[in-house]
Amino acid sequence: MSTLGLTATGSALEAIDRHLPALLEDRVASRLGAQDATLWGEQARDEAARRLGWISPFADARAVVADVEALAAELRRAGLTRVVLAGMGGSSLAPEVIAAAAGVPLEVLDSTDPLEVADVIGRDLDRTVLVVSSKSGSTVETDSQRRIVERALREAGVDPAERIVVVTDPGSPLHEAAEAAHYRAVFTADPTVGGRYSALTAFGLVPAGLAGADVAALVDEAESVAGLLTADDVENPGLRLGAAIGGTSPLRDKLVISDLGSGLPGFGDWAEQLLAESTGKDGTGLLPVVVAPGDPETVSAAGDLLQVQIAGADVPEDDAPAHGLRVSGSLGAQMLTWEVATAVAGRLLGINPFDQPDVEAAKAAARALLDAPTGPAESGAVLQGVEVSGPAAVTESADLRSALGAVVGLIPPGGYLAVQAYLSRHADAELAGIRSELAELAGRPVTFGWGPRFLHSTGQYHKGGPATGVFLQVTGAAGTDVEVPDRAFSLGRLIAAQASGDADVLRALGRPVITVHLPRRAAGIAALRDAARGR
Ligand SMILES: O=P(O)(O)OC[C@H]1O[C@](O)(CO)[C@@H](O)[C@@H]1O
Repeated sequence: MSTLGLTATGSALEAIDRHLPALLEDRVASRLGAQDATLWGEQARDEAARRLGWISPFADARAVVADVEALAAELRRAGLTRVVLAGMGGSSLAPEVIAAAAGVPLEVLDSTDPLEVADVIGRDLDRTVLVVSSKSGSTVETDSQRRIVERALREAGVDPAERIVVVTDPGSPLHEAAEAAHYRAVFTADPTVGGRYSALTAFGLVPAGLAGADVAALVDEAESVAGLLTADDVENPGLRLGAAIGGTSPLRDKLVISDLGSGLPGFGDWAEQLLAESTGKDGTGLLPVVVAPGDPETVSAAGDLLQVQIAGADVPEDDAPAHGLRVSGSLGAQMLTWEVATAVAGRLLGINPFDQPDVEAAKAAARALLDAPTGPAESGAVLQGVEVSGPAAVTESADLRSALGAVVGLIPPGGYLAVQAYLSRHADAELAGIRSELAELAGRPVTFGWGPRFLHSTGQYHKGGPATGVFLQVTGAAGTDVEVPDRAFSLGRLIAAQASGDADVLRALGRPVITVHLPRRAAGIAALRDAARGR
């Protein structure tokens, strides 16, 4: 039996008290359990009718678990002990946290950075299995990664078909390609479950299970709370959590997510996609700000922040935040609870929690730039070896420190800064430390995302949510490039087009974008961090 703990304080508790009676009266939980597509209004009805399978994934999940366990044993016997997952957003974030929580190694490849991809294909191919996960089967990052790893395996003298496992929706282009190439195994998933709600389907279970996680236990954990989550019950944690995050008044729309020893590394990144891509649209939404305990946002008294602590079972009650939530429980139980809560919050916010209308705009802009590349649009400055372009207030600064000061000066009241780093989240990991340093400098929340990974997560909110963001893009020279087999572009061109394409869409929506290019990555990252710290 899995337990789930939820403590609410201040505005979060008020929101629960205010909204719970109507949620119970309207039988929201039992209607969700019955997959009632009318819960989000007429404009969401058609999409919701095709997107509610996640509330009851258990029968399918058990069948997948059995197949995954058999395949995992077979691969282990063959000495194939390195599992690499190619996938973006909902096709990678859940298995990443499931594997990390279980302490088993899963290498997630969710980048188009040439350095990061070159590193993955540069080692251990003799014992590598590649899981290619994509619901649509047409995501350009995943398709490119598959082509590149497949070629690398072939060049290493290995039959790629033996080493590739596919997870996709039935009939997708990837499904067809997998069958034509006779890949080792194909898992098809329920198409009535959207990407970010797919943790308890083959998308979460196959990669993590092949890496060695006990995915049967994960499904048990989720199933143990499913009855309560679909009950019109005052204790229903999905209703309570949904009311707390989506129903504060005035809306505390920045969810400051910190981890207090939950033992679920990466849970914040998974929840970030679920919340941001589900709610960030029609000029509203919830912005997850994933931080570490003690970071500036966790001690801020700003009225638009709600603290969300993902806690281990034994964290003392007495230091609960003034306005916020503390959630504890097993991974499976939390995943299903947060999915329900997101759907409930979507109802309270008046949006369709199952579409992602603004993601396509950035994809289209990147495609157009790949077809017809253009030069840099804005003139810039070179400050301490770093190339800066954007509004004059920034580029006319005397040095990097004052440029960063000018960047945070652009944040409107109630706004935020988003750092978007089109670099390697492994080799360039040092840059992530700038998040809290800029939050200190700005006195406002700062999000940090690796591109193109974040495009499938907070990317929706940044374009579809309230127009209060300022965007700091960081790109870097790679010194190497990787051709994509049978495609007219290399990874270097793809990642550049993704960065420029998203910047163009943000600018067209009136959002300020500052681009910082690092001709030498390590030196540039050090210069930026020194500037953020005022050194
Ligand atoms: O599984 P797919 O189809 O490759 O999509 C990956 C991700 O891209 C998005 O469709 C759009 O960002 C996400 O919702 C999804 O999780």
